[in-house]
Amino acid sequence: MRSAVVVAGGRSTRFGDADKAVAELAGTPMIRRVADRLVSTVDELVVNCRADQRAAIESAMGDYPLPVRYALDTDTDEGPMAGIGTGLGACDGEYAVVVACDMPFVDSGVVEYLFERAEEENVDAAVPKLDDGWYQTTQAVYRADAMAAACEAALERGDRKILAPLEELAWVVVEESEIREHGDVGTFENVNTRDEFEDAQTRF
Ligand SMILES: Nc1nc2c(ncn2[C@@H]2O[C@H](COP(=O)(O)OP(=O)(O)OP(=O)(O)O)[C@@H](O)[C@H]2O)c(=O)[nH]1
Repeated sequence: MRSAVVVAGGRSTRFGDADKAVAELAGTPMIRRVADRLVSTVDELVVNCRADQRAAIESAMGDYPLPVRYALDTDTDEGPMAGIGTGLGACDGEYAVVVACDMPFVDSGVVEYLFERAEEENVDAAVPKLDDGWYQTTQAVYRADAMAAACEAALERGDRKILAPLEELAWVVVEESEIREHGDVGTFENVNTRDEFEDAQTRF
């Protein structure tokens, strides 16, 4: 069994007054667009968000075809890594893909490849690294229980860095060239501002 975690507990400060997770992107809430692209590769979906976001997100998820569960932040505003850990802690699958709620172009071919790398190499994570040097930890596959525990341990020692939990795990780096062989590198595009949102909207 495979799980997906959509991380949505951020404050969307660059976006303005609204929560970008549920903003209607070409007629469909952005989080729903992300979730829809994961249906073919996973068996269940976990949404990580704050309690005050839940009703709007539940309504955005509407008639989603897979089981959806909510992993609510107990401590809010602890950053993306805390959200990843909370979401992964609620997964039933051994492996889970984590995707940020603002990545509406997520490519199922890339997600499938990340699962295969993690499963076949029996590692705790498969994390893409682009040619610009950035690790894409908010679109990566993790062994759910190991990464959840590592996130908790990192937070306990006061380290909120996104790569901190990986220090104690066995993981593989997936290079941009390998990503390109399995899908579109635009999979990592994320929408932060209104301008980026308007621009993304024209591409659906
Ligand atoms: N649970 C949780 N998720 C977070 C937190 N901060 C960011 N995220 C999520 O991590 C992902 C990447 O974060 P950003 O793109 O910076 O989103 P954001 O923090 O809402 O936006 P800005 O306020 O504009 O930085 C998004 O899916 C966010 O929802 C947090 O404190 N807690």
